[in-house]
Amino acid sequence: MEITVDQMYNIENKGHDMGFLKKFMMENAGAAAVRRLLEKIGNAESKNILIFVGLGNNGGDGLVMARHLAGYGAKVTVMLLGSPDKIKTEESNWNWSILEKMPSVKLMSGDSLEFNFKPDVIIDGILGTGITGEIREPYASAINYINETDCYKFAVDVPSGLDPQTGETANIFTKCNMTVTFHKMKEGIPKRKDLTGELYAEKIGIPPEAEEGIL
Ligand SMILES: NC(=O)C1=CN([C@@H]2O[C@H](COP(=O)(O)OP(=O)(O)OC[C@H]3O[C@@H](n4cnc5c(N)ncnc54)[C@H](OP(=O)(O)O)[C@@H]3O)[C@@H](O)[C@H]2O)[C@@H](O)CC1
Ligand SMILES: [K+]
Repeated sequence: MEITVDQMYNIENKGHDMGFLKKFMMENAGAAAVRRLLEKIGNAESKNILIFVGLGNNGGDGLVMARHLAGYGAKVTVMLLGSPDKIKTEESNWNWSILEKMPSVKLMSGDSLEFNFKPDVIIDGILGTGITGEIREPYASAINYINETDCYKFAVDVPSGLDPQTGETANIFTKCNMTVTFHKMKEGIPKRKDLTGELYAEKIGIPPEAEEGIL
């Protein structure tokens, strides 16, 4: 079953109000995404994984993935597309502050896209269901970098620049090898399998009762 982005936000908010906090949803989303990624690339040990994260909760999912991948021995670099004080949500901030205590994960922020390694995997945690309009900097440069780099590419929730509701693309968008969306498939995502690559919808523990009156 496919649902709308509005329904997703309503379900998320109802789950949060029931006490299944967005912070828990984010944790389960990141963990499920890592499971699918590792199923594909096998051993993460000493693999160079570059994670681009936006300032919203799509980025938050990417921050959770960073922590889990470090636990599997990957060499993780997080590129925050903005300054840490501009991170939008409590649940995303929470995950950033954990990473700040983890020397095993390299944290970068700002807009220089200079890296001293070739990534084996790039994770696109730039934009998800909160996308609005044409892509602004520094997200645009990050999307171009991802498209120009030859490696395995994984999209958190939806390839950035693809509208998960309409299936339309903004002026630029990532083309990925795998996409993991959360809770249920959103209507627009399956329209562009050429951008999503292998596509999965993973449950993240939201109580089914959170859908009552919405689906
Ligand atoms: N639903 C669920 O159950 C769960 C959802 N989860 C995750 O949350 C994600 C939704 O998070 P979200 O609402 O924070 O929006 P998100 O996609 O991060 O983008 C907002 C940021 O992007 C920016 N921005 C927007 N458009 C832009 C543009 N054109 N060009 C440049 N920037 C642009 C915007 O900036 P602003 O417009 O505010 O200035 C803001 O900073 C969802 O995709 C999933 O991954 C999981 O945690 C699990 C549970
Ligand atoms: K994304």
